[in-house]
Amino acid sequence: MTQNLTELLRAMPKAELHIHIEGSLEPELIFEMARRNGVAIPYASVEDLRKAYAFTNLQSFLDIYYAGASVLLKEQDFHDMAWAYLLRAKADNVIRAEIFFDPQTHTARGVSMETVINGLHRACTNAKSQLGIDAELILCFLRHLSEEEAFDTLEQALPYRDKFIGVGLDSSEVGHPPEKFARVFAKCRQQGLHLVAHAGEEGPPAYVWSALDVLKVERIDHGVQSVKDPALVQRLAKDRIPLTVCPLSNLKLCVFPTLKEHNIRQLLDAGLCATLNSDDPAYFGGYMNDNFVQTFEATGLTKAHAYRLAKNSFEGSFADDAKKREYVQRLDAAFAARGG
Ligand SMILES: Nc1ncnc2[nH]cnc12
Ligand SMILES: [Zn+2]
Repeated sequence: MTQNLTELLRAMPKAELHIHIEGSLEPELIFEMARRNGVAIPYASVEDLRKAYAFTNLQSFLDIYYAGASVLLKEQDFHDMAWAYLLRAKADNVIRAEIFFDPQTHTARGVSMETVINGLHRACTNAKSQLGIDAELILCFLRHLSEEEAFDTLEQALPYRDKFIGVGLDSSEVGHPPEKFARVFAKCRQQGLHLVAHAGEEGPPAYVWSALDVLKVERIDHGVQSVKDPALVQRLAKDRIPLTVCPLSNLKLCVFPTLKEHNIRQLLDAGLCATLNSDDPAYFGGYMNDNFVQTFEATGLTKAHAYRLAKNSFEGSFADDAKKREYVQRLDAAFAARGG
């Protein structure tokens, strides 16, 4: 790949639409928080923990990811985790971040919803004033738990309704289809929350269909299995449903055997509103620009694809129209400054 394209990928403004904030917790910060909170972790050192990051599928990752989150106890911990991510995002020229958080991972350990949301939200507010990043929160329900538990979580979160913009659905996909959460998503819709769901990461195209038609989500997280169903690809194209694709995550969780075999080019060339994202950067070996550079290197994507991916990230965001126009102007300026 030319140095010019690498530099453009790094420098261009972009939005990140698929980042689990608990997945941005680096081993160093896990150890630091374990120490300051007196939480025992079953690893001798940062290197020892990092060595455990060898995954065979989604579940093998989730087991370690939930264990890592157990060091988060205080509002300051949630703030510090999000702030560390936002500093990395700034370095990658991310100008908007829509950040997932998994409150059930914390409330199940006795941490209050108030602690979780206030800590994360303070970091987002500071990101706007100090880093120039528009950062918003999306509350995710854990799909391996029941819909009743999701309702309970929503009830606990509604007093903080003004501090998150939407809800999502994550955790173990296969065996937990979107329709399991039909009623709670309907209630979130009534609340005016934006709706997204992980679907078609490991699960079948049927899960993408039901995320769209039963949950009525506005975006699909991952969605890479959609190519197995041409009618679904047509639907995603017709309605310009954004897919928040995470190539390094897919590689590390063995969704694709190599990055070269990833289907991002197929998705883009089919006219889909696909975007690139980091998912759980501390676990998958890369933040936004690592995902861009490594994916472009492996698959031979071009400058035109780079523009399209950044533009899709703004179009697919939940920013208002005036903001979206401003983001695209900044993108155009970055391209113009590097020869159009
Ligand atoms: N890639 C992923 N899929 C499902 N749930 C997740 N939680 C964190 N990362 C996830
Ligand atoms: Zn995810």
